Amino acid sequence: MRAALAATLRKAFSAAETALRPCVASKCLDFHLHHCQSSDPAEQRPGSSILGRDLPEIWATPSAASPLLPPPEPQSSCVDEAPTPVIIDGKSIAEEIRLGLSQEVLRMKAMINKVPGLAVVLVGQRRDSQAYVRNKTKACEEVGMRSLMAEFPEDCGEEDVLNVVSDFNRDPSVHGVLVQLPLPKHLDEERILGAVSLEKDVDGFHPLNMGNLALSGREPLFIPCAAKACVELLLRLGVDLKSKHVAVIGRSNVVGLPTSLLLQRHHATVSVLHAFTNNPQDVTREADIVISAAGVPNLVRGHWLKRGSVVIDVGTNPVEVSSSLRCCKTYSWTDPNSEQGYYLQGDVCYEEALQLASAITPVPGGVGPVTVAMLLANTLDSAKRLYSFT
Ligand SMILES: Nc1nc(=O)c2c([nH]1)NC[C@@H]1CN(c3ccc(C(=O)N[C@@H](CCC(=O)O)C(=O)O)cc3)C=[N+]21
Repeated sequence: MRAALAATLRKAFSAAETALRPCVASKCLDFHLHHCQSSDPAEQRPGSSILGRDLPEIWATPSAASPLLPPPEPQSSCVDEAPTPVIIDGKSIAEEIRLGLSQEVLRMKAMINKVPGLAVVLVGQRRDSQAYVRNKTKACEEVGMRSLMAEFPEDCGEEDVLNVVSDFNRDPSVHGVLVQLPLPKHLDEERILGAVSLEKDVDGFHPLNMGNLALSGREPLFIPCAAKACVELLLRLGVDLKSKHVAVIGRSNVVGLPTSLLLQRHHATVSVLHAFTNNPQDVTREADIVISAAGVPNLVRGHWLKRGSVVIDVGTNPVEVSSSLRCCKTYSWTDPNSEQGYYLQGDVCYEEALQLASAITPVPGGVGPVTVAMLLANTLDSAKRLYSFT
C-alpha cells in the first residue's frame, strides 16, 4: 500500500502543472505536523504545520524599471493529448493517517493508560448523516479510540440536546464532542454548537476556535476537519500553496469559510465564490486550484477549469437513485449507498474535469475519508492536550 502511495505521489510530482517542490510523503506519525521541507532556510523554522508558517506581510514594490504591464502570456498552440490526471486516493491516505493515529493511541494507552474518546450527537433520520456518523464511529474503533453516541428523534426538544452536550462536556473519558449537522430546523444550531466545550470542540466550529483561525498570530485549539483534509491533501500532493490562486466555491461554516482561512494561513491567494457571485466560472478558470464545497451536484463543469489545475471536490451530495441528475457521472451499482436508495455525487462533473485537471479527488473516496481521519486526529490532539502527553 505504501509503495502504491509513493507511486501515486511520484506521478503527482511529474503531472501537476503547478510549481512543485520536492517533498517526501510525510511519515505516519508526523503526518499533520511537518510537510515539505523548503530549500529556503527562512522557511525551515520549527512550527511549520497544517496551520502554515508565519511570514511577514511585506508587499513587493514594483521597481521603476519594471514595465507597467506584464509581458503577454505566450500563447500555447499545442493541442497535444492531456496527461492523465492523478486521482487522489483519499481512502488510502486516510488509511495511512489512521495507522499513525492507532500507533499513537497505543503509545498513550501503554504510557498513561488513557484512551481518547469521541462523542457524537445525531438528531433525526437523515440517511446521509447516519452514514457519516457510522463512518466516524467505525473509524474511531479502528484506531482504538472510544466512541459514544447520543441519538435523538427528529422532533426532540432543544433542552434534550443541550443536556447531552453538557453531559459529554463533563465526562472525563470524552475528549471530543461533535454535533452532526445539519440539525432539524426547529433547533437553534448556534446555541447548541456554542454549548460544546471549547476544549472538546473537535469540529472547530466554536466561534472562538473559528475566530482564532481567522486571526493571524493566533492558534485555534482545533481546525475544522474538512478544511484540514483539503490542505493535507494538497500538501501531500506536493503543491506549494504560497502564491497559488485558489478558488473556493462555497462559504459555509463547515467547509468553505474555514478552508479559505486555512489556505490564507498558507499564503495562498484565495477567491471565495458563493451563490451571489456573478460568472463564477470566470474566476475558477483562472485558478490553479479549485476547491468546491457548494453542495450542488455537477456545478463545476469542464469549462470552469484551467488546464492543469488541481480539483478538490468536497461536495458529497446524496442523489436519489431514481433522479435524472446522473448527466455526467457513470452511476456505479457497486456503490454501497445505492442499496440505501441514494448515491453520492460530488460538486464537480468528474468526467469533464478528468479531461483538464492535473489532479482530482473522486467522490466517494476523496476528501470524505480524510475528513473523518482529521476528526480522529483532532480527538487524539485533544486527549494529548488534556493529559499533557507529548
Ligand atoms: N458537525 C459536523 N461535522 C462534520 O464534519 C460534518 C457534519 N457535521 N455534517 C455533514 C458534513 C459532511 N461530512 C462528511 C464526512 C465524511 C464523509 C465520508 O466519509 N464520505 C465517504 C463516503 C460516505 C458514505 O459511505 O456514505 C466518501 O466520500 O468516500 C462525507 C461527508 C462531515 N460533515
